[in-house]
Amino acid sequence: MSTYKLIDSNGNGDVNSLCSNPENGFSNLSVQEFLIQQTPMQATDDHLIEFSEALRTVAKALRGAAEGKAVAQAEAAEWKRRYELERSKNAESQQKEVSNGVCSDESNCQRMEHSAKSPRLHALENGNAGRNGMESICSHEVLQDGNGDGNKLMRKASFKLAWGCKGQANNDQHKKEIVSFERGNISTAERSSKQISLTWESNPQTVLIFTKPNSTSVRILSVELVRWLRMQKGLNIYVEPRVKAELLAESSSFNFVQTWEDDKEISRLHTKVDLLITLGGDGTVLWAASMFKGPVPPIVPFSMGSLGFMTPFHSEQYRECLEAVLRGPISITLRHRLQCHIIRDKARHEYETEETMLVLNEVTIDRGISSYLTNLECYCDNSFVTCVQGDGLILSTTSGSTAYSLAAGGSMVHPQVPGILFTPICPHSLSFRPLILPDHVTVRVQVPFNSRSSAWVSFDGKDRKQLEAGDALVCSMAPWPVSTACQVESTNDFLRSIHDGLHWNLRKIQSFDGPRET
Ligand SMILES: NC(=O)c1ccc[n+]([C@@H]2O[C@H](COP(=O)([O-])OP(=O)(O)OC[C@H]3O[C@@H](n4cnc5c(N)ncnc54)[C@H](O)[C@@H]3O)[C@@H](O)[C@H]2O)c1
Ligand SMILES: Nc1ncnc2c1ncn2[C@@H]1O[C@H](COP(=O)(O)OP(=O)(O)OP(=O)(O)O)[C@@H](O)[C@H]1O
Repeated sequence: MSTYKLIDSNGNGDVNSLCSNPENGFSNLSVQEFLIQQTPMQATDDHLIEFSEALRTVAKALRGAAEGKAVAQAEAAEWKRRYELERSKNAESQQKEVSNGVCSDESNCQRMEHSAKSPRLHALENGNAGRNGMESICSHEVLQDGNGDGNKLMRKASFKLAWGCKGQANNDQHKKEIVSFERGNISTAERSSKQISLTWESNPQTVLIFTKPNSTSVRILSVELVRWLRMQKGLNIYVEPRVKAELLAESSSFNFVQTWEDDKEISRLHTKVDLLITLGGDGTVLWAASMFKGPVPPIVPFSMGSLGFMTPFHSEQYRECLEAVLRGPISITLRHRLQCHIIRDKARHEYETEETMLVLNEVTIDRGISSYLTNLECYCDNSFVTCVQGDGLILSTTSGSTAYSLAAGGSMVHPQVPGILFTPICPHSLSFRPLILPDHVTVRVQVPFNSRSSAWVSFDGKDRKQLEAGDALVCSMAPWPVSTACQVESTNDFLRSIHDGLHWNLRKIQSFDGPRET
């Protein structure tokens, strides 16, 4: 067995570490002594020096790795702490929402009719659910007008949602469990995504209309629509301040139209409005949804743009369509949204994070005007996913799967499938395929401390914000989906939109004559 003595970088021998080799007779000599005594053996000297240098390099690398690990562990601990902070904050706010509004049985619902200040969709655990054999959730509330006059009571229309087609009863006995495991056999009793229909239980009274700006055809239609809804249907009408000004410029008789003045009033709109109507393209639906940072009333989207994935209704037929919607029941698509927080490295010790952003399509993290590759570290529930090196990353809802994510090579997914699409933008890698993650995960995208450049985040293509090194975006499924009315039903509308909007898989049919398999 060989023994060696190691020499430090100053040439000092470490007399304690000896290596022995009885065969060559060097057993009791330190390397230094050996070197002194054996100066003529130049080749051996060179070898030993080389060897000691190699060992020094290895030691340095090991020290570096240990330091890196310690930093990573400290960082992971810090992120865990922040996650927990975020999670408890979310749980707290959800708890507040629930205690403000959820009614678990009819008597509770009725009790809340006199107390609730903000509307919610309510799960009916029994009673109503058994009425027609369908799972249903309902909204039953009477809301106090928040104008501050304290006298006027505004009744918000009550409706119920049912799992089944167009309100038709499903004869199968309703089972609450999604997964049952009777006698150890696991089976799925319920599908998570089903066609949902909305049935009004009291008449809708208030609608809010959003219109695409700078469009003459939209302006003309909005004048006509507001008049019809007021004169023929007797509804209260809200519009954006810009639209109110446009209507008043048209005629002072539009002074019945209501609007809002500040963000506080916007935040209370969902407690007053039964139905949203959009006149425009998909961008107008995104705009309308973005106004609601919490629950969103059902949307009836009229197509007045060029594409219209989320706008199935033809504006020429607005009367027939709105008659049907106001009468109900209607099929709806329940579109999930993502909630996103930016966590700044500079503010890592602060409890408050920046405002939560809700997106209906996607949140994008890209390189902005930088010409460098983005370098984004991605984690899913604290497990490392990958490092994105390319132009950026799209975290998309399934509704957004036909928008930017599609353009970046992501799959098209039915909007009612719950999940988060993880789609890279121009990754500089041959093997980076898009992922679809389940709806319960939290995704964190972080700009590493040693990143060459910052990154940019945008929410449904808007509100760009810069992410500096050390900053992160945390994203999870929001508890407030957006329900959009269907022309036929969710799946039919989705397939129509990919056929008509994208000409999906359009190909000339092959002729029947020609070679055949024998
Ligand atoms: N390369 C791209 O395809 C690309 C680039 C940037 C943004 N976008 C998309 O534009 C959206 C913003 O829309 P906008 O109207 O405010 O901007 P916009 O006016 O630039 O329109 C973008 C286009 O995307 C379409 N679109 C929007 N949402 C869609 C959806 N869910 N399914 C299919 N098509 C959809 C719109 O109809 C429109 O034709 C972003 O959320 C993003 O998805 C796409
Ligand atoms: N009420 C609104 N206020 C401000 N901006 C709006 C409003 N409605 C829509 N927008 C913005 O106007 C832009 C265009 O809207 P939209 O996509 O609805 O129309 P479009 O571009 O004609 O439709 P398409 O893309 O299908 O042709 C979008 O960026 C959207 O965010």
